[in-house]
Amino acid sequence: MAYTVIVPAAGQGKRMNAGANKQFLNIQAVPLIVRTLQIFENDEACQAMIVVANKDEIIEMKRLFTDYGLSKVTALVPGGQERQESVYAGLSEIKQTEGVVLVHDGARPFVRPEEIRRLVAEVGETQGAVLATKVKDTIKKGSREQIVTETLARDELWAVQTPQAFSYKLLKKAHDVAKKKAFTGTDDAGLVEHIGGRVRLIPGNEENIKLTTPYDIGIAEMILEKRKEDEDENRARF
Ligand SMILES: Nc1ccn([C@@H]2O[C@H](COP(=O)(O)OP(=O)(O)OP(=O)(O)O)[C@@H](O)[C@H]2O)c(=O)n1
Ligand SMILES: C[C@](O)(CO)[C@H](O)COP(=O)(O)O
Repeated sequence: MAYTVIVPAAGQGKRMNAGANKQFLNIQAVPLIVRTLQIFENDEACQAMIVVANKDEIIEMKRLFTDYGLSKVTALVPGGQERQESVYAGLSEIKQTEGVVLVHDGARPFVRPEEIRRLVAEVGETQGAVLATKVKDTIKKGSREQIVTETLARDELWAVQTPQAFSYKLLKKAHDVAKKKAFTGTDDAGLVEHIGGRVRLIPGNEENIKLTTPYDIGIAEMILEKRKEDEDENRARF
Protein backbone atom coordinates (compact mmCIF):
# COMPACT_ATOMS: atom_id res chain seq x y z
CA MET A 1 0.00 0.00 0.00
CA ALA A 2 1.29 3.44 -0.96
CA TYR A 3 2.15 5.94 1.76
CA THR A 4 3.71 9.32 2.51
CA VAL A 5 6.33 9.52 5.26
CA ILE A 6 6.96 12.47 7.57
CA VAL A 7 10.50 12.45 8.96
CA PRO A 8 11.03 14.73 11.98
CA ALA A 9 14.72 15.74 12.07
CA ALA A 10 14.41 19.11 13.80
CA GLY A 11 15.75 18.13 17.21
CA GLN A 12 18.93 19.37 18.85
CA GLY A 13 20.52 15.99 19.58
CA LYS A 14 21.54 17.22 23.03
CA ARG A 15 21.94 13.74 24.51
CA MET A 16 24.29 12.80 21.67
CA ASN A 17 26.60 15.54 22.82
CA ALA A 18 28.13 15.91 19.35
CA GLY A 19 28.23 19.71 19.34
CA ALA A 20 25.78 19.73 16.40
CA ASN A 21 22.48 18.13 15.44
CA LYS A 22 23.10 14.37 15.35
CA GLN A 23 21.21 14.14 12.03
CA PHE A 24 24.43 15.31 10.32
CA LEU A 25 26.71 12.84 12.12
CA ASN A 26 28.49 10.47 9.77
CA ILE A 27 27.80 6.83 10.52
CA GLN A 28 30.41 4.94 8.51
CA ALA A 29 30.82 7.91 6.16
CA VAL A 30 27.10 8.54 5.50
CA PRO A 31 25.11 11.16 7.45
CA LEU A 32 22.50 9.72 9.81
CA ILE A 33 19.56 11.52 8.15
CA VAL A 34 20.66 10.27 4.73
CA ARG A 35 20.80 6.67 5.95
CA THR A 36 17.25 7.00 7.27
CA LEU A 37 15.85 8.65 4.12
CA GLN A 38 17.54 6.11 1.82
CA ILE A 39 15.32 3.39 3.31
CA PHE A 40 12.20 5.21 2.04
CA GLU A 41 13.83 6.38 -1.19
CA ASN A 42 14.33 2.68 -2.01
CA ASP A 43 10.88 1.56 -0.94
CA GLU A 44 8.54 1.46 -3.93
CA ALA A 45 5.46 1.99 -1.76
CA CYS A 46 6.79 5.33 -0.51
CA GLN A 47 5.31 8.10 -2.66
CA ALA A 48 6.73 11.14 -0.91
CA MET A 49 9.02 12.11 1.97
CA ILE A 50 8.32 15.23 4.01
CA VAL A 51 11.36 16.21 6.04
CA VAL A 52 11.16 18.53 9.03
CA ALA A 53 14.40 20.34 9.87
CA ASN A 54 15.68 23.18 12.02
CA LYS A 55 15.20 26.51 10.26
CA ASP A 56 18.93 27.23 10.19
CA GLU A 57 19.79 23.73 8.91
CA ILE A 58 17.49 23.71 5.89
CA ILE A 59 20.17 24.73 3.38
CA GLU A 60 22.58 22.05 4.68
CA MET A 61 19.84 19.41 4.52
CA LYS A 62 18.86 20.41 1.00
CA ARG A 63 22.47 20.03 -0.09
CA LEU A 64 22.54 16.48 1.31
CA PHE A 65 19.37 15.57 -0.60
CA THR A 66 21.01 16.71 -3.84
CA ASP A 67 24.35 15.05 -3.09
CA TYR A 68 22.75 11.70 -2.26
CA GLY A 69 20.04 11.81 -4.95
CA LEU A 70 17.09 11.73 -2.55
CA SER A 71 14.44 12.39 -5.17
CA LYS A 72 11.32 11.61 -3.13
CA VAL A 73 11.67 14.58 -0.76
CA THR A 74 8.68 16.71 -1.77
CA ALA A 75 8.84 19.16 1.14
CA LEU A 76 11.46 20.37 3.60
CA VAL A 77 9.85 22.45 6.34
CA PRO A 78 10.98 24.10 9.58
CA GLY A 79 10.12 22.28 12.80
CA GLY A 80 9.03 23.39 16.25
CA GLN A 81 10.27 23.33 19.83
CA GLU A 82 8.94 19.81 20.47
CA ARG A 83 8.86 16.73 18.25
CA GLN A 84 5.06 16.89 18.25
CA GLU A 85 5.11 20.40 16.73
CA SER A 86 7.62 19.26 14.13
CA VAL A 87 5.38 16.37 13.08
CA TYR A 88 2.43 18.78 12.90
CA ALA A 89 4.44 21.06 10.60
CA GLY A 90 5.08 18.08 8.31
CA LEU A 91 1.46 16.99 8.44
CA SER A 92 0.34 20.46 7.37
CA GLU A 93 2.22 19.96 4.08
CA ILE A 94 -0.02 17.05 3.06
CA LYS A 95 -2.82 18.21 0.78
CA GLN A 96 -4.18 14.76 -0.11
CA THR A 97 -6.63 13.84 2.68
CA GLU A 98 -6.96 10.19 1.71
CA GLY A 99 -4.25 7.61 2.19
CA VAL A 100 -1.70 6.41 4.70
CA VAL A 101 0.86 8.55 6.52
CA LEU A 102 3.91 7.21 8.34
CA VAL A 103 5.89 9.16 10.93
CA HIS A 104 9.49 8.04 11.30
CA ASP A 105 12.29 9.55 13.41
CA GLY A 106 15.21 10.87 11.38
CA ALA A 107 17.36 9.23 14.05
CA ARG A 108 16.24 5.63 13.31
CA PRO A 109 18.28 4.45 10.31
CA PHE A 110 17.75 0.68 10.67
CA VAL A 111 14.08 -0.06 10.00
CA ARG A 112 13.74 -2.78 7.38
CA PRO A 113 11.45 -2.63 4.30
CA GLU A 114 9.61 -5.81 5.33
CA GLU A 115 8.81 -4.25 8.71
CA ILE A 116 7.36 -1.19 6.95
CA ARG A 117 5.23 -3.48 4.77
CA ARG A 118 3.86 -5.39 7.77
CA LEU A 119 3.10 -2.11 9.52
CA VAL A 120 1.30 -0.44 6.61
CA ALA A 121 -0.82 -3.56 6.02
CA GLU A 122 -2.42 -3.09 9.43
CA VAL A 123 -3.59 0.51 8.95
CA GLY A 124 -7.29 1.18 8.59
CA GLU A 125 -9.50 4.28 8.63
CA THR A 126 -9.81 4.03 12.41
CA GLN A 127 -6.76 1.96 13.31
CA GLY A 128 -3.12 2.97 13.47
CA ALA A 129 -0.13 0.66 13.81
CA VAL A 130 3.27 0.98 15.49
CA LEU A 131 6.41 -1.14 15.45
CA ALA A 132 7.38 -2.31 18.90
CA THR A 133 9.37 -4.95 20.78
CA LYS A 134 8.45 -6.78 23.94
CA VAL A 135 10.20 -5.37 27.00
CA LYS A 136 12.99 -7.61 28.32
CA ASP A 137 13.77 -5.93 31.63
CA THR A 138 11.53 -5.80 34.67
CA ILE A 139 10.00 -2.32 34.74
CA LYS A 140 9.24 -0.66 38.05
CA LYS A 141 7.57 2.63 38.85
CA GLY A 142 9.37 4.81 41.35
CA SER A 143 8.47 7.76 43.57
CA ARG A 144 10.37 11.06 43.52
CA GLU A 145 12.41 9.67 46.42
CA GLN A 146 13.32 6.69 44.20
CA ILE A 147 11.31 4.19 46.17
CA VAL A 148 9.60 1.49 44.14
CA THR A 149 5.84 2.04 44.05
CA GLU A 150 4.89 -0.70 41.61
CA THR A 151 6.27 -3.51 39.45
CA LEU A 152 4.48 -3.47 36.12
CA ALA A 153 3.20 -6.65 34.45
CA ARG A 154 5.93 -7.29 31.89
CA ASP A 155 3.84 -9.42 29.58
CA GLU A 156 1.76 -6.32 28.79
CA LEU A 157 4.73 -4.00 28.14
CA TRP A 158 6.10 -3.02 24.72
CA ALA A 159 8.90 -0.63 23.80
CA VAL A 160 7.49 1.41 20.97
CA GLN A 161 9.50 2.50 17.92
CA THR A 162 8.81 4.33 14.70
CA PRO A 163 7.57 4.18 11.95
CA GLN A 164 4.08 4.72 13.27
CA ALA A 165 1.38 4.52 10.60
CA PHE A 166 -2.11 5.99 10.40
CA SER A 167 -4.74 7.06 7.92
CA TYR A 168 -4.20 10.76 7.21
CA LYS A 169 -7.62 11.58 8.68
CA LEU A 170 -6.98 9.81 12.00
CA LEU A 171 -3.53 11.32 12.48
CA LYS A 172 -4.68 14.83 11.53
CA LYS A 173 -7.64 14.66 13.90
CA ALA A 174 -5.39 13.42 16.73
CA HIS A 175 -2.90 16.25 16.18
CA ASP A 176 -5.63 18.88 15.84
CA VAL A 177 -7.27 17.80 19.12
CA ALA A 178 -3.90 17.65 20.92
CA LYS A 179 -3.08 21.17 19.73
CA LYS A 180 -6.46 22.52 20.78
CA LYS A 181 -6.30 20.89 24.22
CA ALA A 182 -2.56 21.50 24.70
CA PHE A 183 -2.09 17.76 25.14
CA THR A 184 1.49 16.52 24.72
CA GLY A 185 2.49 12.96 23.95
CA THR A 186 5.91 11.43 23.43
CA ASP A 187 4.80 9.72 20.21
CA ASP A 188 2.06 10.09 17.59
CA ALA A 189 0.24 6.96 18.71
CA GLY A 190 -0.17 8.65 22.09
CA LEU A 191 -2.20 11.41 20.45
CA VAL A 192 -4.37 8.88 18.60
CA GLU A 193 -4.93 7.00 21.87
CA HIS A 194 -5.92 10.31 23.47
CA ILE A 195 -8.88 10.63 21.07
CA GLY A 196 -9.90 7.01 21.67
CA GLY A 197 -8.28 5.67 18.49
CA ARG A 198 -7.13 2.07 18.20
CA VAL A 199 -3.43 1.38 17.72
CA ARG A 200 -2.10 -2.07 16.85
CA LEU A 201 1.32 -3.21 18.10
CA ILE A 202 3.36 -4.85 15.35
CA PRO A 203 6.34 -6.88 16.56
CA GLY A 204 9.46 -5.20 15.18
CA ASN A 205 13.20 -5.66 15.45
CA GLU A 206 15.60 -4.66 18.22
CA GLU A 207 17.96 -3.30 15.58
CA ASN A 208 15.55 -0.44 14.86
CA ILE A 209 17.24 1.73 17.49
CA LYS A 210 16.96 5.49 17.86
CA LEU A 211 20.45 6.97 17.95
CA THR A 212 20.16 8.98 21.14
CA THR A 213 23.45 8.90 23.11
CA PRO A 214 27.11 8.40 22.05
CA TYR A 215 26.80 4.75 23.12
CA ASP A 216 24.35 4.21 20.25
CA ILE A 217 26.99 5.12 17.66
CA GLY A 218 28.95 1.99 18.59
CA ILE A 219 25.78 -0.10 18.38
CA ALA A 220 24.97 1.43 14.96
CA GLU A 221 28.42 0.54 13.65
CA MET A 222 28.01 -2.99 14.94
CA ILE A 223 24.63 -3.34 13.18
CA LEU A 224 26.15 -2.09 9.91
CA GLU A 225 29.05 -4.56 10.21
CA LYS A 226 26.66 -7.42 10.92
CA ARG A 227 24.46 -6.51 7.93
CA LYS A 228 27.51 -6.34 5.69
CA GLU A 229 28.70 -9.76 6.87
CA ASP A 230 25.21 -11.22 6.26
CA GLU A 231 25.13 -9.75 2.74
CA ASP A 232 28.61 -11.11 1.94
CA GLU A 233 27.60 -14.53 3.24
CA ASN A 234 24.41 -14.53 1.13
CA ARG A 235 26.34 -13.43 -1.95
CA ALA A 236 28.89 -16.20 -1.43
CA ARG A 237 26.10 -18.77 -1.07
CA PHE A 238 24.33 -17.92 -4.39
N1 LIG B 1 11.65 19.65 18.27
C1 LIG B 1 11.96 18.47 17.74
C2 LIG B 1 12.53 17.44 18.53
C3 LIG B 1 12.86 16.23 17.94
N2 LIG B 1 12.67 16.07 16.62
C4 LIG B 1 13.08 14.82 15.96
O1 LIG B 1 12.42 13.71 16.55
C5 LIG B 1 13.24 12.54 16.49
C6 LIG B 1 13.32 11.83 17.84
O2 LIG B 1 13.83 12.71 18.81
P1 LIG B 1 15.16 12.53 19.71
O3 LIG B 1 15.87 11.31 19.44
O4 LIG B 1 14.77 12.84 21.08
O5 LIG B 1 16.07 13.67 19.07
P2 LIG B 1 16.54 15.04 19.66
O6 LIG B 1 15.36 15.81 20.15
O7 LIG B 1 17.36 15.62 18.57
O8 LIG B 1 17.47 14.58 20.87
P3 LIG B 1 17.70 15.28 22.28
O9 LIG B 1 16.40 15.11 23.05
O10 LIG B 1 18.82 14.50 22.87
O11 LIG B 1 18.06 16.72 22.04
C7 LIG B 1 14.62 13.01 15.99
O12 LIG B 1 14.77 12.57 14.65
C8 LIG B 1 14.57 14.50 16.14
O13 LIG B 1 15.35 15.22 15.19
C9 LIG B 1 12.08 17.08 15.84
O14 LIG B 1 11.90 16.92 14.65
N3 LIG B 1 11.75 18.27 16.44
C1 LIG C 1 8.63 8.44 18.99
C2 LIG C 1 9.64 7.63 19.74
O1 LIG C 1 10.77 7.38 18.94
C3 LIG C 1 9.02 6.28 20.07
O2 LIG C 1 9.92 5.51 20.79
C4 LIG C 1 10.08 8.31 21.01
O3 LIG C 1 8.98 8.42 21.88
C5 LIG C 1 10.73 9.65 20.78
O4 LIG C 1 11.13 10.13 22.03
P1 LIG C 1 12.13 11.33 22.29
O5 LIG C 1 11.60 11.99 23.53
O6 LIG C 1 12.05 12.21 21.11
O7 LIG C 1 13.46 10.71 22.54
